[in-house]
Amino acid sequence: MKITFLGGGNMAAALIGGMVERGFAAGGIQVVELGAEARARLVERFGVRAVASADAAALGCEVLVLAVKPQQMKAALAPLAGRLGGQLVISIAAGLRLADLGRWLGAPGRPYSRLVRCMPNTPALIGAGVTGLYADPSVDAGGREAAERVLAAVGSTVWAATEEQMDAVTAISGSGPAYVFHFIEALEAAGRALGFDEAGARKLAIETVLGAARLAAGSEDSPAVLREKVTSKGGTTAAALASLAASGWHDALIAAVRAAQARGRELGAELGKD
Ligand SMILES: NC(=O)C1=CN([C@@H]2O[C@H](COP(=O)(O)OP(=O)(O)OC[C@H]3O[C@@H](n4cnc5c(N)ncnc54)[C@H](OP(=O)(O)O)[C@@H]3O)[C@@H](O)[C@H]2O)C=CC1
Ligand SMILES: O=C(O)[C@@H]1CCC=N1
Repeated sequence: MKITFLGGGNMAAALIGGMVERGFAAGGIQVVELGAEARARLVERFGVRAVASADAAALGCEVLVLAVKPQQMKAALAPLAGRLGGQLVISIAAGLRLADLGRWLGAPGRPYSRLVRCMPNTPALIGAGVTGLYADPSVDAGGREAAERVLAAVGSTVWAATEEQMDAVTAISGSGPAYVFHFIEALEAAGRALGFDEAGARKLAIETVLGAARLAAGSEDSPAVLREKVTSKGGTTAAALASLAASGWHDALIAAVRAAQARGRELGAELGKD
C-alpha cells in the first residue's frame, strides 16, 4: 500500500515510526512537509521520501493521511482541491469535521467524500497506540478496512458510532497520554520530595504505571477491583486515596476530559466556518 502523509510533525512521525518498525515498507511511504529540517529528520530516521509540496508522485498513493494542525488544514488542502482521484483520505486532525474536509478537498460543488476521521495517539510509535475511527457513510467496506489496516499496524482500533464521538475519543485517548505523562511527572516529583534522586524517582514512577497498566490490561478484574486489592484496610494506600479523594482529583480528571472534548467541538465549529 502506498501512503502519503500531509504534515510530518509529531503524530505523523509516531505513525510512520510505528509502521516502519512493524514491517511497513519505508519505500511506500511519502511525506509532504513544509519544514526542511523536519523533512531531513524523517528521511534520516525512517528512510521515507519527503517533499515540500504535493507532487504527482506524492499524490500517486492509495491512502493520504492529513496530519497537519487543525488550524493549518484549510491552507494545506487548498493546493490539493479537486486533484484527488479516489484516494482514501484519513484525517487525524482534532475537531475538524468530515463535511468541512470534504468541502476543502473537493472541486467546487463536488465535495470529496472518500474520507475517514481517525484519532490515534503517540504510543503508536511503539505499536501501543489506540485509534478511534469514523468513516463518511459513503466509504465502502474496502475503504474502512484499508483505514483500519493502517491504524491497526500501530496499535488497537475502535470504531465510533457517530462522528460526534470522535471529539470524545480525542479527549480520552488522543490527549490521554499527556494526562498519564503528567501523572508520572507528579509521582516522580513525589519521589524526589521523599529523597530519591531523579533516576530512582523516575524509575519507580514509570515502572509503577507500566506494571499497573499491563496488569489492568491482562486481568479479568476491573480497575476498581485491582485498586481494592492494593488497598489494605487501615493501611498506606487507604491514606493516600483518602487524600486524593479530598482533593477532588477524580472529578477534576473528568472535567479535564470534558474540557478537551469541548475544545475539539469548538475547533471544528470555528475552523469549519471558513
Ligand atoms: N500530537 C498528538 O499526540 C496527536 C495529534 N493529532 C493530530 O495530528 C495533527 C498533527 O499534530 P502534531 O503532529 O502534534 O503537529 P505538528 O505541528 O508536530 O505537525 C504538523 C506538521 O505539519 C507541517 N505543516 C504545516 N502546514 C503544512 C502544509 N501546508 N503542508 C505540509 N506540511 C505542513 C508543520 O510544519 P510547521 O511546524 O512549520 O507548521 C508540522 O511539521 C493535528 O491535527 C492533531 O490534532 C492527533 C492525535 C494525537
Ligand atoms: O492537543 C491536541 O490538540 C492534539 C489532539 C490530540 C492530541 N494532541
